[in-house]
Amino acid sequence: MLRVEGLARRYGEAAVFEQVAFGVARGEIVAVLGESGVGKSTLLNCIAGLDAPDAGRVLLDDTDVTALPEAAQARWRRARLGFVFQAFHVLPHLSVADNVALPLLLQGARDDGRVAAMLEEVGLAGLGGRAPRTLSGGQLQRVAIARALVHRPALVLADEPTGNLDPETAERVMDLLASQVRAQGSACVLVTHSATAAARADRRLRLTPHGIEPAA
Ligand SMILES: Nc1ncnc2c1ncn2[C@@H]1O[C@H](COP(=O)(O)OP(=O)(O)OP(=O)(O)O)[C@@H](O)[C@H]1O
Repeated sequence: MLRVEGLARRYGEAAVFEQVAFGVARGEIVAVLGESGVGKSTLLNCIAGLDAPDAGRVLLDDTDVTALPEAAQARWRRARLGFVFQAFHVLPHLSVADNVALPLLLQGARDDGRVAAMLEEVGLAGLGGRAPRTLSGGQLQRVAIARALVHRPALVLADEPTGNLDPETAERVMDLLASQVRAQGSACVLVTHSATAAARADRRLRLTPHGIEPAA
């Protein structure tokens, strides 16, 4: 499971947040809500080790990720983490299948069968050879979800995954993300402004400058 303990991030004298502590069990989805600029993306980046917190620890299954040297942290990220972004970040020069295969290739563990199975899971069977520019926004986000989950990560971080989608597509994509995360037993932190997306989470937390608290 994921445990975040006493996390704080400052820029100069200004604290973005402090005393952020929460846990996420395997197979659980926790939504993090909060006003624009309160530090939700910064929090995800700190959990991922892409940004360095000023205080606190991030533990995943008892590994203190914050204490790992940079190279080990990068290896941990590649092996244990899946990230879904608002803007999809699907690489335009790679085919759909090669995009999904990336986390496996980065670990030297190419597995075409696994990629095909994942594409089928997200409803994109047969589209592996297509170029990303020939896909709709909803399809692109499904590619991104397949890529985030193909290596069965212990932790999935999703930053506004439905932010660029129309409401109907957003609901379908969120349902897909939730069912995949639960089926794989990953812990998932979902940052969102969308009440519909947050409703799909098991728990909702609100980030404030003073910490994090349960939200309705
Ligand atoms: N490199 C930086 N230097 C100084 N301040 C920064 C830097 N990066 C982010 N910030 C500030 O940190 C705060 C948190 O930003 P962040 O993007 O994490 O908020 P957010 O809650 O994700 O916002 P939104 O909901 O609008 O995406 C903001 O006030 C932002 O201006």
